Amino acid sequence: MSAPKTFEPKIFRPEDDGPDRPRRGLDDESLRTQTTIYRDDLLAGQTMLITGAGSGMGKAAAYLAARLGAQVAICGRDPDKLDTTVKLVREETGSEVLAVPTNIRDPEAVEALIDKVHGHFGGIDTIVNNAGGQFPQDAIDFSRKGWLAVIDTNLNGTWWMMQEAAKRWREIGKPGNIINIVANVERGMPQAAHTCAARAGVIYLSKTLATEWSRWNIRVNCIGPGVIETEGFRMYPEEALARFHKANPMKMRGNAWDVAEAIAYLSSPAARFINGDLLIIDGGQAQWGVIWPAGMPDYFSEDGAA
Ligand SMILES: CCCCCCC/C=C/C(=O)SCCNC(=O)CCNC(=O)[C@H](O)C(C)(C)COP(=O)(O)OP(=O)(O)OC[C@H]1O[C@@H](n2cnc3c(N)ncnc32)[C@H](O)[C@@H]1OP(=O)(O)O
Ligand SMILES: NC(=O)C1=CN([C@@H]2O[C@H](COP(=O)(O)OP(=O)(O)OC[C@H]3O[C@@H](n4cnc5c(N)ncnc54)[C@H](OP(=O)(O)O)[C@@H]3O)[C@@H](O)[C@H]2O)C=CC1
Repeated sequence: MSAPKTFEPKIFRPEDDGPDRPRRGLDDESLRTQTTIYRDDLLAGQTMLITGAGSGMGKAAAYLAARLGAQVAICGRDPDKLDTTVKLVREETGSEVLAVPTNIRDPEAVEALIDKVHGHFGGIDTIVNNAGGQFPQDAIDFSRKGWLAVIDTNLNGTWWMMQEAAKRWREIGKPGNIINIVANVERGMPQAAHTCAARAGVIYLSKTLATEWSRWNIRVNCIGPGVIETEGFRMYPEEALARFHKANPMKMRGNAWDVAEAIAYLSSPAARFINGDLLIIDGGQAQWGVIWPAGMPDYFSEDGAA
């Protein structure tokens, strides 16, 4: 038997960590060196299905879950991106991730995904609905197609995943755990009204299902990230990226590992009594600061037009 792999403590690469330098998140090299407080077998015996796991937070969550002993299945639309996660996990842990290219907007594809993961691993314990996204734009200029794309991905896609998983858990009489990655929308977010509408829908859907589905021992919780450096930042102009960290009182950006560790916690036995909740990971942005994903219009600057 080979010796267990050890991970050197390294959270940020200091040369990359200037607050004014827009980044694109943890690359594979950085992910490999992340440390965790959790014990190696925290998630042993669990099967987790993580959507949108070919990049960003989903990839970090898949990698951490595998490191903690879970059997992991992932989906996303782009098979090449999924392959990067499969390869990373294989190289670092020796485990095989099941990658199933799937568009979560397609309910039949989602049904097939749930079937496939159940068939492959014999069940699913935790579903992480992380796939999603939006584009930055003033709401008044949204095209109909753009509005529909964001609602269909973030609200409908997440719902198809939740419903298919829960139907299966009810049918086989097994408990389930759902973690929905949403966004920090408590005070709304200018230039992201479509995603605010969708994420608020997911949050209140989750709170409702947490009650309805508790009779089948299914828990439903959400995580609301603030500004988290990921590949998803490609959607935003440099002007907006340069201000993102100023939208919270800690004046920093989080990283995908911050969210991956919260996902691991909510997947663990330590979270067995947490249901219907929303865990915000945003450095205090919910209390202070405003994000302008498309760049702040002059009107809203302190010395802007009155
Ligand atoms: C939380 C809110 C903002 C906070 C910002 C701070 C932190 C960052 C948060 C993040 O969420 S980062 C992660 C972001 N990751 C992504 O957003 C990646 C995934 N995103 C997408 O895949 C798309 O944005 C999508 C719209 C959700 C998916 O749509 P689809 O695959 O159908 O894409 P398209 O065919 O490209 O577009 C459909 C339709 O949408 C309109 N549209 C798309 N992009 C733009 C844009 N940049 N500006 C204006 N309109 C856009 C457009 O009508 C498209 O139709 P066509 O015109 O192409 O026919
Ligand atoms: N980064 C941040 O600051 C914040 C992010 N969020 C949300 O967190 C989640 C993760 O984002 P992040 O890691 O930053 O960004 P990424 O863009 O890296 O990840 C989003 C993932 O979702 C997948 N995806 C998108 N649409 C679909 C679809 N229709 N079906 C299946 N998979 C899909 C993408 O893969 P593919 O293109 O291959 O399908 C991609 O891997 C997203 O929901 C995001 O909106 C919320 C708040 C802040």
